[in-house]
Amino acid sequence: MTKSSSVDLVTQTDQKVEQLIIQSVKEKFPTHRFIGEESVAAGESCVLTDAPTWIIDPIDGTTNFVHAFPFVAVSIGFSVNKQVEFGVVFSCLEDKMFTARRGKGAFCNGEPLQVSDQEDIKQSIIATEFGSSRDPDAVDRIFSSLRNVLCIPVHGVRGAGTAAINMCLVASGCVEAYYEIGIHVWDIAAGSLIVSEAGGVLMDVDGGPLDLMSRRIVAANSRTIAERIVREIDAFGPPRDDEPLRR
Ligand SMILES: Nc1ncnc2c1ncn2[C@@H]1O[C@H](CO)[C@@H](O)[C@H]1OP(=O)(O)O
Ligand SMILES: [Mg+2]
Ligand SMILES: [Mg+2]
Repeated sequence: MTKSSSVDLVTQTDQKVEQLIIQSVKEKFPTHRFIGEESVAAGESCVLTDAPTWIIDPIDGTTNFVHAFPFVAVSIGFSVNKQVEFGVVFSCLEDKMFTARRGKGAFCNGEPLQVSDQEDIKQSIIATEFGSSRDPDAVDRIFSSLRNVLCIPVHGVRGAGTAAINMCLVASGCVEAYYEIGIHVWDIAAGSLIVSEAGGVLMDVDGGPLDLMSRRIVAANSRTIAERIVREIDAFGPPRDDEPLRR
């Protein structure tokens, strides 16, 4: 089925996985709160409070899932006082379990992760996505930023089709940075901690501090690379995740 547009897809699997996760966590932690992509689509609120909150993307990469393009993840972040305490991204087809706990490092299948030490943007690969808007003006702005980044020049631009896996690629040192405008809190909550615990940095596309609800992110191996990318991005702002009238 489609949600906000003809390219914003959802399957029964998204809904079943989200229900499975929420039900099983609720049994153990009945007072905890949840922000789940498909629950929000069904009308639940999307406000991050200080309460213990599980932030869930049951399938990150639904478009990939529908087309059998083999990069799909389950992303679960857990926040207290609006700070992510742990994050888990399971890259299902790679069978890789990415985990991070604040102050305790990031791991893939139990092996420690470290971001790339490359600080020369011209020797870097940058990950991004085209997003889910097909409005020609919005696409023009995304392409203008992409053109600027590509022509720095960088070694390459890639995108796995899932924000969570793109962030795990930063944490693993496979790409130097990932940036995107239009993502949601459930796409990045877990990945943001995995990147920072692997030694990376996070910021808003305007160079300010990361705001999980702002729908904009730069995740990089270093401040140098992140700030270099910020200079090239046309930083427009879609409606925030916690904007009550966004749907
Ligand atoms: N048509 C589309 N193309 C790419 N990403 C899309 C998309 N529709 C929704 N997205 C979401 O945007 C994020 C960043 O590109 C993806 O991780 C994906 O999360 P989703 O699969 O959980 O919806
Ligand atoms: Mg997603
Ligand atoms: Mg999803």
